[in-house]
Amino acid sequence: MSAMDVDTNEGERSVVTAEPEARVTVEVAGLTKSFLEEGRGEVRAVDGIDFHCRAGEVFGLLGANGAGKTTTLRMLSTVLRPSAGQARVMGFDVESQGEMVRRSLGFHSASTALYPRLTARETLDFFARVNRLPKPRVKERVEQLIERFGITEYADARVEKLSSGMKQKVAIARTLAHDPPVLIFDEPTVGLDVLNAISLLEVVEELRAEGRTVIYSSHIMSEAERLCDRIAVLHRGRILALGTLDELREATGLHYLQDIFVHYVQAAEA
Ligand SMILES: Nc1ncnc2c1ncn2[C@@H]1O[C@H](COP(=O)(O)OP(=O)(O)OP(=O)(O)O)[C@@H](O)[C@H]1O
Repeated sequence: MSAMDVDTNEGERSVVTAEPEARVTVEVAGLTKSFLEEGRGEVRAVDGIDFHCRAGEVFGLLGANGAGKTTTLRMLSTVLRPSAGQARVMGFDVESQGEMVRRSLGFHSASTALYPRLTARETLDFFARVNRLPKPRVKERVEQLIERFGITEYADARVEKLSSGMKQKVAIARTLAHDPPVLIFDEPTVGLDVLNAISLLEVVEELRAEGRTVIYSSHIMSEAERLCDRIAVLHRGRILALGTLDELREATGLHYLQDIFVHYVQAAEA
């Protein structure tokens, strides 16, 4: 069974998250990226990582600055070509089937740019088309997102005129414009005030409940604790640990994710 809403005994709605047999949507094997940096020589930003994600799962990539999160996500979204290893999104190979990978995923980060002179409605229309949502579905999809994100009132105002909270909603809606089954959120709450950050986390929870896969990168422990079904601890381009929070607790004998994170990083440095 994949993620879905179910009726509980009390007749309330509750969310079932990914179960082990849910469809695998993202597969990463031996993925590596090296950069040549002046003065530092070859830097392995990502150093042979393996993981997979399932439908209806929020998969956390937890790491400090420079751990390799963004580089990993850029390879998954076909912005960067891997130096070695493979990655597949919805079965499509990031190197040889880039177009299909891009159709299958949406990428959001705190710095996701919007075109200031387009209106919110034009923005959604543009990104739905660029990411090849079938033409007959575009108009309906745009209106659906405008309603879902409560942007009706300012849907025809230029993005440059909007408040930062409104812009954030448009930016998230833009990421969903082509209705992708896989979403990447790369440190999305950086620079957001607490209310906007909370509403972003709620959107991620909704996306999971719809059965989508969300890969969520962060260095903020409380976010990962709240959101992620499984967490990969990334450090110097390597995955040091991977599991549910309960599994990581059991493996380390520690309760808080912050302590668990420090435990693994210190062991790797020792
Ligand atoms: N284009 C590039 N050229 C050279 N080195 C790079 C490039 N992009 C990233 N790096 C290096 O790769 C390493 C990993 O960077 P990356 O941005 O993936 O980390 P991150 O976990 O996303 O951290 P941050 O939160 O700081 O963005 C760092 O040492 C960084 O300096």
